[in-house]
Amino acid sequence: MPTLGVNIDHIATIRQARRTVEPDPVAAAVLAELAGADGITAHLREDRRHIQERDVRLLRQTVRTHLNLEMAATDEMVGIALDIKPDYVTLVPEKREEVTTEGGLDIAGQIDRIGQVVDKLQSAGIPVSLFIDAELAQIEASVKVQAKFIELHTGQYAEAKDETSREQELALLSKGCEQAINAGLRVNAGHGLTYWNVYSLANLPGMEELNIGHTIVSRAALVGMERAVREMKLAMRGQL
Ligand SMILES: CC(=O)[C@@H](O)[C@H](O)COP(=O)(O)O
Ligand SMILES: NCC(=O)COP(=O)(O)O
Repeated sequence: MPTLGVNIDHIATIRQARRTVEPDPVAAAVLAELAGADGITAHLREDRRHIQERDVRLLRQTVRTHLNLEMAATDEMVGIALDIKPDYVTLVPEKREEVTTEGGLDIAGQIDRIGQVVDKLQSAGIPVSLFIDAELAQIEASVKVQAKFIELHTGQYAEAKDETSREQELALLSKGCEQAINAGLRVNAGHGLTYWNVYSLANLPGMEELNIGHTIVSRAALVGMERAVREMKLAMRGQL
């Protein structure tokens, strides 16, 4: 059974709606860990639409499980990661105009750049995960740049319009997971997972961690963070 990384971006989305101080994503991370989160994920975006640098610095001091910093492969973000030293970094694509992440990072098309960033971070003792689509070319490129992990982008699985499409996307993720593990990579997954679609992902052999945020924060807005996290752990085991 994979571990659960709780992404607290959208606690900060609520705060930034008024540019105020509440709700605090740092407090949300404490509650998530008390409820059984195995890790905390935060996406420090270039446009700072939700998580702020202050949040990441405080999370570094308060997270007791492990801190996964999601970030673009920019010099600015590399500098911040080297200073704060999260437990691991996940490199993700970013477009200012996107509502949310729209796909995996293209490693194959920018091997040299991503390789430099991976080397700089891993030389400083920060393991790197690459957020990619379940495509062999991207998996092979992730091996080439010597990343420790990949995180399979589950958006197309999550957004599938019918059961047939969902099964097809799950089969692609399953094959990608197997290919990655056979290539020596550790495998996480995330994006768009919910209480209703998480079970199949959680049962892919070799899946190490699921990073889940929006659905947990959505439920937490109604029933509280601790119950939302506990229920996600149950949903991953098919017990909800
Ligand atoms: C990479 C990914 O799928 C998410 O973790 C990412 O954080 C999405 O960005 P928003 O949280 O800004 O939607
Ligand atoms: N990398 C995926 C993540 O951290 C959370 O994505 P979502 O559950 O908010 O879509």
